Amino acid sequence: MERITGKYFIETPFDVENAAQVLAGEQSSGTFIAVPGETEELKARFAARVESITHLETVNSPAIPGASSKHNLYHRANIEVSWSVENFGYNLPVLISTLQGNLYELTQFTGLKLMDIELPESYSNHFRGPRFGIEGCRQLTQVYKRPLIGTIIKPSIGMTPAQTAQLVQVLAEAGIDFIKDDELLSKSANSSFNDRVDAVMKVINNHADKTGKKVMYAFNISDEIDTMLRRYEYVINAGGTCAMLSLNSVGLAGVKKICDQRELAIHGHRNGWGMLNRHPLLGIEFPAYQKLWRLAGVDQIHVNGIQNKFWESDDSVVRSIEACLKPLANGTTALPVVSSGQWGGQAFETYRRTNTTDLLYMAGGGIMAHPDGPGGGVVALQQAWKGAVDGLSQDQAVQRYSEFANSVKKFGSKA
Ligand SMILES: O=C(O)[C@H](O)COP(=O)(O)O
Ligand SMILES: [Mg+2]
Repeated sequence: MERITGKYFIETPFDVENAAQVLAGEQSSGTFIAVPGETEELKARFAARVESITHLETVNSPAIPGASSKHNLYHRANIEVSWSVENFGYNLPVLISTLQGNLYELTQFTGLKLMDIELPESYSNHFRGPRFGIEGCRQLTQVYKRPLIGTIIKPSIGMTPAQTAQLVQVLAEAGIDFIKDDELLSKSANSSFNDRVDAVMKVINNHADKTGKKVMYAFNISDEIDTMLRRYEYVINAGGTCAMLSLNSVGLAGVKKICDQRELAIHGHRNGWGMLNRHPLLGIEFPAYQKLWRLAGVDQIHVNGIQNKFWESDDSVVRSIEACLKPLANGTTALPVVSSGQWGGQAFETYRRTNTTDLLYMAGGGIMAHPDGPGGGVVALQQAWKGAVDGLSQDQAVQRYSEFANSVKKFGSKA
């Protein structure tokens, strides 16, 4: 029978083998005490198995609260635990409750992080994954051999549909590929969802009629299921190609329901990520996280950005990009969304570190606050990426491109 393996980085004041066995027991057929029904036969079929333990360093203080050690010794290890697919079938919420559930509560652990998940082939074949992924998003936008250049409407909240549409007009004329609502806006007091879709799509459709280029706009449909489905239909009827979901807020079942409609590309925003990942010994790492959302069908997923405005290291961002580009067993990939304090200057390092153009590269402030206006900001991003892919250094790109030179003057010192 196929098994799913969770790879964890743990810390415990107890014997590592015992702590790992407690985790496996609690998350399958066991509890704090032996119960009569837990027969050998039942265990053979449903008990989780500790597959491997790699001992790491011992430290003198716990990473997070838990049982305390008499001698101030906390042992770290990488462990692998597996479960039979028979335990949960193809049910993502129960899979998550198993791999990411009450094990985080166990007193045995003073640190526990889910680093990656190994899925059996049938699992990633059962879930169709993203309907569009990288290739599909390229087809919808007709952008090839370079990153999709995108922006977030800023101010994030407070603009009317007419003001938003006006900005979309400027951005479209400058040649932008992708625009999205910020995660802070779905429907506000002065921007009803339908009015915003009408105003924005009028501009986008007119621009497409004139130029043949259809800008992809990710309308933030995040809400309760029925409302999301209604909004999804509204975007389709208006000629839109994309909808955005705040993954952690909407939840896995909600996100999958929307992705299962398979008509719009789904832009997955991971806001709240810091809560899940920021502590080095608590939560989940992106290689595991993104697999779950890709099974649900998300086409584009945020990965932060090189030299971002948040706390995350460049190494971690590079790992996240690589994780999205690696096909699942069903062959699907997801488009990594590079966003957070980007303005174009990071294109050089992003390309050097990842050697890929399969990215949606987005700048909100980096486009809106450009000295030549948002249109100049779009051009500067295009120039930055052209320069990076052509092998120019940032200084050489400054010499060649005036809009990008203005970006460096404005944003360069903040990088
Ligand atoms: O939703 C996002 O991705 C952020 O709002 C990015 O905004 P910024 O480019 O201004 O940092
Ligand atoms: Mg935002």
